[in-house]
Amino acid sequence: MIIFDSVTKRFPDGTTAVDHLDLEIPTGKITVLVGPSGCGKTTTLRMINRMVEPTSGRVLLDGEDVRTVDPPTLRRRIGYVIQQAGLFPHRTILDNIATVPYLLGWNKKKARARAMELLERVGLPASFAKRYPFQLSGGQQQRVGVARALAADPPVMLMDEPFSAVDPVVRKSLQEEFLRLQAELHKTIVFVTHDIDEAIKLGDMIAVMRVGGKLAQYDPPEVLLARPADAFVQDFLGADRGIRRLSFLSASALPLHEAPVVPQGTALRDAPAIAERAGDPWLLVVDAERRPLGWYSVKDGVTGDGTLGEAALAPYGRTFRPGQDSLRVALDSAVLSPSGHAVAVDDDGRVVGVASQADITEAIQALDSESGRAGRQP
Ligand SMILES: Nc1ncnc2c1ncn2[C@@H]1O[C@H](COP(=O)(O)OP(=O)(O)OP(=O)(O)O)[C@@H](O)[C@H]1O
Repeated sequence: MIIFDSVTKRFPDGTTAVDHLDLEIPTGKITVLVGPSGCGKTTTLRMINRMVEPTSGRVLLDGEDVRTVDPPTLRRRIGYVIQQAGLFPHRTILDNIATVPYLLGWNKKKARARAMELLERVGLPASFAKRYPFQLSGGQQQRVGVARALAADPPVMLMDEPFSAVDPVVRKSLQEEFLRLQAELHKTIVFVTHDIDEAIKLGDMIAVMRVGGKLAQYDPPEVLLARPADAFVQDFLGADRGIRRLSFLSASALPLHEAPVVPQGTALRDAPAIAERAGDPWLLVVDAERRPLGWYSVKDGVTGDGTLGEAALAPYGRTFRPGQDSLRVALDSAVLSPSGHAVAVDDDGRVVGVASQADITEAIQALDSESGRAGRQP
């Protein structure tokens, strides 16, 4: 765990970059520092590896005041990744990745073997080993930067806007690879960004800072979205907060209705009575394996002798899996469905029931009252 204990940083010109910061950064998780330009994120990050020394207060790494550890020893335990990778232009990719192992006195063979392993781990081909940084795209260089920081297997990684110099598509794939890598490695990561969407996507914990170096709120993303501490945080979170927070709520609590689900062999003439019993004009027609075929509406009256399987059906659209998907997926399924109902399926795509938009609204309200007032404010 990394602890900031009432840490203040005032620069010689009088600028207070960080002001009495208290923060507990959990081991093995991603903690994101986010906030507008100049709010003290980078300064905070650099006080962990002593690139910046606090004016007052203490930074503790696993209980040890970092000021009692000499910087080279400290930095061996702490990987550091910066924007635009910061690679050495005249060294090959392999030697760039092996930088820290070389400094640690590993023999060349072992250092290079480790670098090759990491090259693969961050999704780059072995053939890149001999290239120079200028022969790689921005996104590829950024991956090398991550590999270099991981080379000595430090338990802590500091990442300062590592993905912000690449285009949005590359950025998205770097973020996804980064999350995959972290799921294997469980490093203690402190990640700086000014992009709230990136913070919400990556952070297990998010520290929102305001200009003047003060902590505005420190919470997991779902709590931040549900209960912003004040108008500044609310404003910083931006529009769609309500929709975005649904991504963190599981769809497993939704009540699923069976009554409107009917087999394809059902006679058309029986449809109105079934709809009446179900209390819904829309029936979801399923095949023999319970896979969805489409929606049938009795609203405009029913004519003909065939079965529902032979009738013209409206597309069932997007489905959701209650165990795996979020309420956001369920809501999207309901909004896109002609019936206004979301179709729930199991892992084999078989229908397990349907949920209405009203069910989704109720589930959100129930989760809200369950979670109570857990939001923390410093
Ligand atoms: N060496 C320095 N001397 C004086 N002031 C500094 C120094 N370094 C940073 N600052 C000031 O401290 C404040 C915090 O800077 P910092 O770089 O930590 O912010 P940041 O949140 O990382 O900003 P950005 O998102 O723009 O990178 C800013 O007002 C900045 O101008």
